[in-house]
Amino acid sequence: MFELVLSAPETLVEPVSEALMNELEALSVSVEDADADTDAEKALFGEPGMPAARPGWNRSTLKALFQTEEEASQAATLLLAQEWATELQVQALQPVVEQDWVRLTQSQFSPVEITERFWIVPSWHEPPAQAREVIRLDPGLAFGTGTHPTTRMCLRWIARQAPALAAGWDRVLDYGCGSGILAIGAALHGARAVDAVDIDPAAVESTLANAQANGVTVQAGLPELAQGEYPLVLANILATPLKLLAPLLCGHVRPGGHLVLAGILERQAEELQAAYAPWLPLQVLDSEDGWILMGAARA
Ligand SMILES: C[S@@+](CC[C@H](N)C(=O)[O-])C[C@H]1O[C@@H](n2cnc3c(N)ncnc32)[C@H](O)[C@@H]1O
Repeated sequence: MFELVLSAPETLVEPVSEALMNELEALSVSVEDADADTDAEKALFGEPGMPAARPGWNRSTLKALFQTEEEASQAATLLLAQEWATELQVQALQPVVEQDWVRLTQSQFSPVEITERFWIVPSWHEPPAQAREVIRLDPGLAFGTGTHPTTRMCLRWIARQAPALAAGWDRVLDYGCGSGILAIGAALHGARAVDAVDIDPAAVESTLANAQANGVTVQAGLPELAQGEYPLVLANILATPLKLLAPLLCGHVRPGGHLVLAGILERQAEELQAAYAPWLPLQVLDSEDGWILMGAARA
């Protein structure tokens, strides 16, 4: 394969990426900060699952992969001939060094420590010696590998509630289950019946497969699966959907039960408290890397 490396100002990132993918038969296009690893490097991100606020940096490096050198070179010639692309520069046209992609991907996912004894471990790793509760999970299409602070905070909270889960919090609802990691975590810590729901059918499938691989029983389905009241309702989504879901999620919390919410940035605490105030008094329970865990118990 051949790689065409281009340098583009912010205004050209979107049209050039689209031309590469849609008309010039690039196999993939990646965009990086041309100032990466210098003092001028700038973070550029939106909330998980949401588009970034801007399509590119002041100056971006675009790397497009092509099957052959001829395709890569033709793409460069055609792009440079466009009158709207005068500020585009070709930096390189080079063969791509063969890599062991499986090994490279695997090396990026190591076991994740939730507590000293509770770990998330990819299938190609041995669990650490001190691990007592282990979720075996490989990166897949659905969100939730344990590497995101919001997931880790939920799992830490679940681990702390293990005695209550085993003693009587017999039903748990994981709303927005993704890979099913929270549902599996609750089941491993003693919850007897766990319902996991998501609007994404791929997440439902992934949850069922991951639960089976971990030897726990989880009922997974679309949101209609959630019925009645639960002693524990977990939802790691994002602030905006969490605000819309407030009456529904609170309606699933049994008297004396707990609601735990994640996917919320520190600066969003007050808007979440206001949105849930008619039903439950949310408090901040934990925080990590700018994200907070919020929760409340129903009287
Ligand atoms: C941030 S992921 C969390 C996954 C996992 N529970 C975790 O803690 O890592 C959020 C999940 O919520 C799902 N979701 C988003 N909006 C939803 C909604 N209105 N109802 C149910 N699920 C929703 C998404 O499809 C996604 O799988």
